[in-house]
Amino acid sequence: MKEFDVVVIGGGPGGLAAAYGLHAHGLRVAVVEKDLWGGTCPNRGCDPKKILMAAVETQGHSEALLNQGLTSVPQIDWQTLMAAKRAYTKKIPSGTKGGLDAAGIATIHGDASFNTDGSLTVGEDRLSAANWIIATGQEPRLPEIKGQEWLRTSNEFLDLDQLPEDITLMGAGYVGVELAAIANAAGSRVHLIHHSDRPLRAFDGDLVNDLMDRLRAEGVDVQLDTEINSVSPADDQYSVTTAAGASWTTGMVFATAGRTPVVAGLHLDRVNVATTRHGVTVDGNLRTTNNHIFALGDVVDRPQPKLTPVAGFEGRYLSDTLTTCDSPAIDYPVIPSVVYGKTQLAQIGVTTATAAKRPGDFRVNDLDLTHWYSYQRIQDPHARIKVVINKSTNHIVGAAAISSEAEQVINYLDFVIQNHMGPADIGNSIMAYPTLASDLTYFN
Ligand SMILES: Cc1cc2nc3c(=O)[nH]c(=O)nc-3n(C[C@H](O)[C@H](O)[C@H](O)COP(=O)(O)OP(=O)(O)OC[C@H]3O[C@@H](n4cnc5c(N)ncnc54)[C@H](O)[C@@H]3O)c2cc1C
Ligand SMILES: NC(=O)c1ccc[n+]([C@@H]2O[C@H](COP(=O)([O-])OP(=O)(O)OC[C@H]3O[C@@H](n4cnc5c(N)ncnc54)[C@H](O)[C@@H]3O)[C@@H](O)[C@H]2O)c1
Repeated sequence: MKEFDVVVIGGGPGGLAAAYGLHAHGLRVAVVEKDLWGGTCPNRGCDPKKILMAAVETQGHSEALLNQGLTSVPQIDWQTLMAAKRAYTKKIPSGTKGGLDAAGIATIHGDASFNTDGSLTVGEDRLSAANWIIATGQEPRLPEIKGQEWLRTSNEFLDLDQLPEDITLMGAGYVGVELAAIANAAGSRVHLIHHSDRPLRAFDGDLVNDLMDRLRAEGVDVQLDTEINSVSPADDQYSVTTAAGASWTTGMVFATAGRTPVVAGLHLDRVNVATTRHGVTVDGNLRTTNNHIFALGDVVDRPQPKLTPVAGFEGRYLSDTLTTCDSPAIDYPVIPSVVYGKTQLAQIGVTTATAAKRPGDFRVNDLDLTHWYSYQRIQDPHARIKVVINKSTNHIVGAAAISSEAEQVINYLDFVIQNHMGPADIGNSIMAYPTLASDLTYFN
């Protein structure tokens, strides 16, 4: 039996943040990882996706300036782009493990599962610990349709040797929309199929409609209210059929219909840890229904978006909580969300839906930014922001934005909202001009 103060199950961004924090407090820490050290984000999530997206964004900016001095639009060479991605991702697992080794944090590779006596088995190893952290993340969900076995996932998309000429994405959530943007820019004919009329439900409905219009204008075949009910091989391609009887032939079909918490092999029932279909049940201290077992990151059932910075925040919170006697419940700061692409959709803080329900408390400034200097300069085809303002303080408390620069604007507003900055504070700052930051003065 190997003994530790804390064992972290899952070597992704959340588990690693907890492990490093606990180790810094002098605890004996082990991390167990069954697959790639570093987890989803750097190996098959945010980071590789954003490497591919760099080419997409550059192409989008060039297209916009085609009539303003540029003479051609760069084309994407998939193999070279993929090689650049792989040059980055191939170093992640060894680099991550090397960092843990160098710090003196124990690393154990294998599939972890709990025993009825509260210990953990990983291959030949048996571990005991005073406290445990479940940080096992999520994995792609394969919808139960006829031909489910032919469905591929974002894991495979982000490592494709060749991009098919025609692809179908089943589900227009974060992953579906972003993969559509990448494949479309790289020259594939993309069918983005969503089963309801309201993709990206957490975002402002008008701006989601704007985004769907932009994707269509960029050449994506967006089909809403469309249920795929079967996929079957047809020569070296696939035939896709919808519930309404439509069908088409496509090179590959990707399930982008959501992700499910990874809990199956852990045998949480043996240690009385409750779960729902959304993940591990926790209280305000991220404690599960077992006093000595905590959970963080994507595997947790909680309302916050499943994002890397959120997992990292929870890891740091738990490293503090497990090393102090009396810890307050976790208190999340405002959390920005961005759907990336040539056109980016972003959101933070109080939503426009909440503002609409509470007109006495909030007002919304719906600003068409397309003709503002910052966007005219780059010929952005569509730039709009809805700013939510607290009526009593006149402070910005939320925003939803769409443009090729929305990721930057939303992060500026993150500072404004998190630091309770009012119009006077913004007006008193001198920002470099002309930049996106200097636009902040005009949002109230
Ligand atoms: C395509 C894609 C793009 C994304 N883009 C973004 C983005 O742009 N920005 C953003 O903020 N977020 C993004 N995300 C989400 C982000 O990747 C996750 O929020 C983040 O990785 C969660 O971290 P985590 O530590 O909770 O879980 P993970 O990173 O999933 O790590 C969990 C680890 O646990 C391991 N594990 C599971 N079960 C066991 C077991 N029984 N024993 C041992 N180990 C186990 C897994 O192998 C995995 O390595 C993206 C996700 C995807 C899929
Ligand atoms: N840019 C980012 O920050 C980023 C990028 C990718 C993923 N992520 C994170 O990963 C999480 C998972 O992303 P995701 O896109 O896999 O899930 P998601 O829940 O965002 O979207 C999946 C969508 O598929 C739809 N769907 C479900 N079943 C379907 C079916 N049978 N046919 C068609 N559509 C169907 C759902 O209604 C949903 O809208 C996100 O919630 C996000 O937190 C973040």
